[in-house]
Amino acid sequence: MTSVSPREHVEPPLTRCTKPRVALRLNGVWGTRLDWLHCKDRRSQSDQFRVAQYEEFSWRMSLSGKVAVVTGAVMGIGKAMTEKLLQNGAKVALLDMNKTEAESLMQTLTKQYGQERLLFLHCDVEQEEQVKAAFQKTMDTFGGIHILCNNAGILNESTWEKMISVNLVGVIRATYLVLEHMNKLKGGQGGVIVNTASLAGIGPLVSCPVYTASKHGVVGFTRAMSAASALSGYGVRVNCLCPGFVQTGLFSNIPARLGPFSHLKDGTQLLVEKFGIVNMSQVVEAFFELVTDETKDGAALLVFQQERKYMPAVSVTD
Ligand SMILES: NC(=O)C1=CN([C@@H]2O[C@H](COP(=O)(O)OP(=O)(O)OC[C@H]3O[C@@H](n4cnc5c(N)ncnc54)[C@H](O)[C@@H]3O)[C@@H](O)[C@H]2O)C=CC1
Ligand SMILES: CCCCCC(=O)CC\C=C/C=C/C=C/[C@@H](O)[C@@H](O)CCCC(=O)O
Repeated sequence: MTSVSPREHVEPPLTRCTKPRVALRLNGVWGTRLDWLHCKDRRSQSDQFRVAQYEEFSWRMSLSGKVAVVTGAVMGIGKAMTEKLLQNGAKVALLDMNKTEAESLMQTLTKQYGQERLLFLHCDVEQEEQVKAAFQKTMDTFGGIHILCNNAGILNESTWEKMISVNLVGVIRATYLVLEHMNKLKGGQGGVIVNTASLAGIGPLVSCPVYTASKHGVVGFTRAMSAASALSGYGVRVNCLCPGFVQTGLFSNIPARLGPFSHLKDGTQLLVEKFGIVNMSQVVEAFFELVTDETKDGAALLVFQQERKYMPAVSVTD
């Protein structure tokens, strides 16, 4: 049977019939959920082939049976990551500090995916005991952790120590704590960690020097942690996602976030106009590639408005 490459998307024929033999809920890989009746006795041979092809492709790519943890899960990029993971069959623990937004989102997601695949845990990534408890609760509830999305982050150059604490120290903390459960040398099943960095983790965002430092730290930590995991035999891949400007709460009221560099707001606006705004769907597709492509380890995936590309690792001996 011809295998379907991940980038081809085979739509099955929407076969309707009077005697449904099996009702299948197939989660499309690209986030479109297809409920359709699978009726073997009415399909043509070519339809049967295409459906079988789609079935194989879907189940092969599905995250069913996988458990994901997303930090900063209830808004913006984290919310989009959560929805993508759920659309592809994963169970998801949503960690966030915003209980109000979480309540509303959990109501919506529960209606769509059922409560058995969802868990919200109030958690501040700055607090070791809260992160530790959240991971343990996830283990107790779902029986494992296979995917960690270190996504929680803030932008405010006035509170730069806090920004480092959330954006960088929080990523390191959650990584080390999840390895207690994910690391094959500790009885874990292995898995993948995706850290949300930024284009500012690759090039300087002049009006945000400490935000830039925090994101450069995430990229460096990702690459080093990936190598350490591979050399140690942890069975855990570590990648980072580096989006450009994305329309979220963090990307609002920028001048107020620049602190001592608010006089540079015009230059930042020029950069926004130069780079444009990245659609959330592009961010999420890039994220999903880092989660599912097992050849990606130590990768930094840059997401621009029109393309995405991997940043080659720089060696000091090049
Ligand atoms: N919006 C953008 O242009 C870009 C954002 N990023 C990064 O993407 C990540 C997500 O940001 P957005 O979705 O844009 O922001 P957002 O403000 O829409 O969402 C951030 C989420 O993280 C949560 N959060 C904040 N501090 C937390 C903490 N200490 N513990 C737990 N949760 C916490 C917030 O409650 C919120 O739900 C951040 O790491 C950010 O630096 C990267 C590139 C571009
Ligand atoms: C100020 C809002 C920040 C929103 C949060 C982000 O992480 C957005 C980051 C998006 C883009 C960052 C771009 C950084 C660009 C620098 O590398 C710059 O030095 C590149 C120069 C571009 C050019 O002029 O050719």
